Amino acid sequence: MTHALTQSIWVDGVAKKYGDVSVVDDVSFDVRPGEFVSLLGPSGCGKTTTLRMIAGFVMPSGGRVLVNGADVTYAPPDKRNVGFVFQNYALWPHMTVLENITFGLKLRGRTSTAIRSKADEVLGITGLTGFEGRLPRQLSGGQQQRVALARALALDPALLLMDEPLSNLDRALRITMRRELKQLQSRLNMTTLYVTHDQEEALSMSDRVVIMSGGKIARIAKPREIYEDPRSEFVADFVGNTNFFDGRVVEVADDRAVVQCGASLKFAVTREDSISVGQQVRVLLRPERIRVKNRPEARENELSACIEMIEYFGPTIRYTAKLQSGENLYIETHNTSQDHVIDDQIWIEIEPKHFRLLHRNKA
Ligand SMILES: Nc1ncnc2c1ncn2[C@@H]1O[C@H](COP(=O)(O)OP(=O)(O)OP(=O)(O)O)[C@@H](O)[C@H]1O
Repeated sequence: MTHALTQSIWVDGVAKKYGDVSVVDDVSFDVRPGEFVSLLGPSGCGKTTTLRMIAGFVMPSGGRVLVNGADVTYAPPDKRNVGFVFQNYALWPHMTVLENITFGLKLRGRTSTAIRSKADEVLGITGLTGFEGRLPRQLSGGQQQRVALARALALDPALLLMDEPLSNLDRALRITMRRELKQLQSRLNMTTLYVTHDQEEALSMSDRVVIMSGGKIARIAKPREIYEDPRSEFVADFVGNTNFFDGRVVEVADDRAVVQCGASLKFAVTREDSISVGQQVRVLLRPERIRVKNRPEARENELSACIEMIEYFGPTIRYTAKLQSGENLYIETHNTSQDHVIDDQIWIEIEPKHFRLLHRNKA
């Protein structure tokens, strides 16, 4: 079945308006053969509407949808050869697992031998062999989600579209299913577009992530690029935690620049080409890039801070600290053996390469 699934999607300037309200605005991206792409964004940003326009459940107000080069913008859903897995599974409650999986094949008039053989194949792929006779209510959430996936795969779709397929599962099962889904997707080389508002899911499963905000695309990049170099305040804030400081560039040298972020707070940052003295910038700093130490070592970007809050997560600890200059700072550390308490005075150090700058006048 691999051959039929290695297809591509091209979404070209797609828009959706309800009355005067624009909910998706000039959205363009592609999903290449065999690629796993996530649409990630906060609630209401237009992810589901975009996915449904690709599936054919919602008609676009503008733009085009191409599947494997063919314009399917106005084609009905059953003519697009696209598999869809919904958040709530949408299984038929009165049908057994086997009936749920084979229903679409029967509608398409396949022979009973072909139906049984395809059912056996997808039951095997999704680990449901032996569950054929059960009704959906006799299955766990994870098993129901697998039936929904098996039902979509049974029709040999060109592409798989999934809308928050794991969000109804508890955290432990979500993580297991995330891995299973990803392994299956890689093994079958399925071209997949996956809607989620869960950044961990998007970062861990995707080849590329499309971040949406207010109906528009905020960024398209590989997970690591999105996290390491978010390029906008929205992306930095939505994906992971970030410390923000407003400042002005006061010095530019060969490989360094100095940003003044308050009367007594200065950071030496790795120089970017576009930077010049006097520029207003927003400085971004990921909390886990901050090194915590107990004593000063007279190093660059070394500051003293006072711990105001401690959150213990097991593998990591998050400190909320106040810098001597008055700014608050989030710090995350894997060094959970450090036994700090509230009001402890600590020293922190940040390597210049860990700062990211946004140009405030351009933002
Ligand atoms: N049929 C409709 N009529 C009017 N407005 C709609 C309709 N469907 C969706 N919307 C609006 O379009 C916007 C985008 O909705 P959409 O479901 O695409 O967002 P989403 O990013 O998938 O959100 P969530 O993560 O909450 O599902 C929302 O403001 C929603 O209220």
